[in-house]
Amino acid sequence: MTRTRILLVDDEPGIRLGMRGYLTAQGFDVDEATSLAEAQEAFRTTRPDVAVVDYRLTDGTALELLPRLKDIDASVPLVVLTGHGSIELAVQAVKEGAEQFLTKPVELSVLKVVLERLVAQRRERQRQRADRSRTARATVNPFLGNSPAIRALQSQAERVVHSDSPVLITGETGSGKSVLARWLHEGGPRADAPFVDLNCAALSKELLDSELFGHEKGAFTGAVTAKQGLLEVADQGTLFLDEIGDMDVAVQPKLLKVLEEQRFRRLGDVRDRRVDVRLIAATHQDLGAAAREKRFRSDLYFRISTLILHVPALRERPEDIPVIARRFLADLGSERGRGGVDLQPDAEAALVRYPWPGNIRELRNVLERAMLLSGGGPLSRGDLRFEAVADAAAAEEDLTLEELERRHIERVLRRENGHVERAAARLGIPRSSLYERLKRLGINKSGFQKPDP
Ligand SMILES: Nc1ncnc2c1ncn2[C@@H]1O[C@H](COP(=O)(O)OP(=O)(O)OP(=O)(O)O)[C@@H](O)[C@H]1O
Repeated sequence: MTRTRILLVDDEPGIRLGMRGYLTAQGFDVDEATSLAEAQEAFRTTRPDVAVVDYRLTDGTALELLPRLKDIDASVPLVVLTGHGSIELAVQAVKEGAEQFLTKPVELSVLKVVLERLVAQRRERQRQRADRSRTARATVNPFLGNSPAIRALQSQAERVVHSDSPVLITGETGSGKSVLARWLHEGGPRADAPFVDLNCAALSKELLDSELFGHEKGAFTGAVTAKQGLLEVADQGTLFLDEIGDMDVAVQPKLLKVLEEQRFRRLGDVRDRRVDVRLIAATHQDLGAAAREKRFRSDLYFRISTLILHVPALRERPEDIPVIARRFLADLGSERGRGGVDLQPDAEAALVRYPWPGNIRELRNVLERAMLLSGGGPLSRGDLRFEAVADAAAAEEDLTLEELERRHIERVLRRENGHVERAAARLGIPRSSLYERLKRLGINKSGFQKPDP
């Protein structure tokens, strides 16, 4: 993790020198500015964790500077210093966005405590924002089972968990790539910082750009305020980019720059900002082939693929299925305030035989449904309702191409909660072409949107 960075804005060299010497000795990184103009420039480029601003500067006062700094990044706490301590000034400074007001001469040990408290509060706020943005559940053990394949994954993962290099997680859909990404974060040195996850397939180029890098006020129509990107939210923590194979090629060089230089630029900004994140990327595609065929930038591929962890498909480790199934049944039982439900031998055999194209996600869904529909005793083969799955597949063989297309689009829309952009990404077609098909087939997307809870 990088050290805490402080920006000191004061026009008196002696004061800067004293504060700088003390804070540096205390383990802070310190940048300095002497005027309003220099302060804005330094604030943008150095991305401080806190800015300490003297009230009176050669070209203006802190009251003029504070709103400008808040416009650049509202999440950075600001401390105002003044030799003319008065309640009115304090109230005004707080109105303009200062978190704290200190009177000169500043007791350096007090300044240190104030800075540490503000930094801790800011990190906590960022963590809360990151928690809201993530979709994964609480940390789960990604290595359930005893197969050689899962044991090998565990020992590889344990070797890279403390490293800071990017990791690429490969594996089929639903196999547990996100669960592994979160485990790597929670077990690594960045566990106290945010874990931010973003699905690249779910967003158009423009949205991905502004979600990831943030934007300045007025960067595009509708950008009425400046916005921090998820990259900034993940600062000092982990950024998990799911479905990285679907990242637009125009966005890829910007990500490469982040990895190589730890710098990026918000949309509409003219200067770079620093950022320190560990990247974990995941894909179900053959990214090496995509790079060879120029569908994915090979320089980015080489940068993110030094450490590859492959999550095995469930059907490649059938001996783990009973262990995972029993764990799910125990968890599902306790979630519902009931005891765990066991499996009858015929159910266990059926679970082991089934090929699980949707992997652990599908296994969990089948067991959840079986538990809801069963009377509460050990689950039988019938409770798993594999016939329903097999019947649906057989019935599809008799469908026309158009009917099959309709059913598939409806399935994907249902899965994506009626979200056309995400559904189009999953179907591998442009959004406009999905809209055309919805119109032609008479499908109403709003029928697939779940109401807000
Ligand atoms: N080891 C595990 N223990 C408990 N639940 C798991 C485990 N692995 C996966 N799951 C569950 O299975 C589902 C799919 O997992 P996850 O989202 O990690 O898969 P994925 O490979 O990232 O899928 P996708 O490719 O669709 O993004 C989730 O609901 C997750 O909680």
